[in-house]
Amino acid sequence: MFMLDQLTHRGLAQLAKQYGGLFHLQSGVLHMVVVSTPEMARQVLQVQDNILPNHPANIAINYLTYDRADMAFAHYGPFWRQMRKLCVMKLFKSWGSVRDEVETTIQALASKAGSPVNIGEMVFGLTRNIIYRAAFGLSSNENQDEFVAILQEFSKLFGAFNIADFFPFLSRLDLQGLNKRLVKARNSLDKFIDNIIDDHMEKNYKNISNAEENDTDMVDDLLSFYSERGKENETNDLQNPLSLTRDNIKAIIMDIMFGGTETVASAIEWIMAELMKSPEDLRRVQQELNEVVGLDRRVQESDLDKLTYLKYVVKETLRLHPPIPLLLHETSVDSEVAGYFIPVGSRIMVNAWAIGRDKTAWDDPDLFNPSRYYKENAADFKGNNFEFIPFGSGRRSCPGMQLGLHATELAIAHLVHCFSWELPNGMKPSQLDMMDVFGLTAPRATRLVAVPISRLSYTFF
Ligand code: HEM
Repeated sequence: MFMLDQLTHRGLAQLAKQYGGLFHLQSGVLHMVVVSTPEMARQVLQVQDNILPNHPANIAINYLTYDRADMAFAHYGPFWRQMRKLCVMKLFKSWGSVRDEVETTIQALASKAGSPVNIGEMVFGLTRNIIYRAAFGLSSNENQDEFVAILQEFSKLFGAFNIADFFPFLSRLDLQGLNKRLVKARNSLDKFIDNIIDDHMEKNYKNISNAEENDTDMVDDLLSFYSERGKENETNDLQNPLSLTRDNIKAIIMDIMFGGTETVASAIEWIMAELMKSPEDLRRVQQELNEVVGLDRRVQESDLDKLTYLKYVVKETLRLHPPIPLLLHETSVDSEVAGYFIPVGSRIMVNAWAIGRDKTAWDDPDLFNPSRYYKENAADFKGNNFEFIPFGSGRRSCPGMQLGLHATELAIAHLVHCFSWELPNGMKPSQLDMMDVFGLTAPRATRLVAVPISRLSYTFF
């Protein structure tokens, strides 16, 4: 019998194996297809891109994204296209906040050298700070706790099982009290971001004659597309999609907070865990850093392109631990996948986790082996090799890929250049727990704890 706990990347990979790579579930209220081989992913993401262009939403997502006023849940069409262009061109640039926040983390680690550090918590704090600062600017840092509480409640509500998603007529009864929580969460976000927007508008107004003012954050950038007309009419203006409403601004900020925080944190923590588990690979990365950077100065962004082995380590970790293990799409018309009729509105999941470990596509698929990318025409994750899709592929693939990779590579380069790392209490690399937990992302089941030991002749203070 089909069990709900099989709906994880591991459970679905097992089921797909039994059914030749494709698992198809059809019941009265649910029509779902899970594909788990590179060839099926190609069929779905490339060939059928035009019929699977949307991410499915539920009641919570509709409400918390102001009725899909964001990018990630906007239906494919002119509004989504404009939002995506805006995000890629204006917002997802290489933010200075990455450099500054990595530096703050390294300084904090240096003061703890010799003692065990919870890497998972540290890295999550790092990515949250990067994105918070990029979105709101430096001066808003003191309100971070309030915003994190809002994010956490949003996250719980996104993931909550709501019976009204399956039986809409029950929504008005609010049997689980979820409607009340949704309204409260959205009111908190409204209040929080409205204050920030008002502060920014006032600041920008005062600085209007200051030509040297170029220290903008994401809210500043978004405000340059904000229209008073949109404010009155609060709808997505398709005639002029670049006139944003406050709802659009709030919803985009939430996309970026959700899209960019846990994904990058999960990648960095997994990379550190794989390196702790494989001291020989850690040694090779450090050797490369010795050659490219040396021990008398710190890593700079311009060094990253020369750190080939470090990039292979990042790739290999994303293959084994894609931060988003299941890509969730929705058909916009009736269609067919591998001979199955799929009606409009069905869920199609692509199991990126299983595909990265596919035996027909990868030699020794469960082995962590960064050297596999040395060969010519090695698979890459830019979206054309369907055996390697941690960022997805096609028009709904990740628009934050460059930024996510930049933050990941810069953080790892500094962490392993500045410090040697040991496991606490004499733990052996083979004893490290490498299990994950399933959710929207698949982070480590147990947080990584390790001891940093300074290794530079350069002093931090
Ligand atoms: C290692 C880091 C990251 C990974 C592995 C990752 C992975 C992904 C994946 C797999 C998707 C969905 C693809 C699909 O459904 O087919 C996605 C979408 C998205 N990501 Fe990322 N991501 C990362 C970093 C980021 C960052 C840093 C941001 C923003 C600053 C971001 C923003 C988004 C957004 C807004 C979408 C939705 C795009 C749309 O629907 O058009 N991601 N990401």
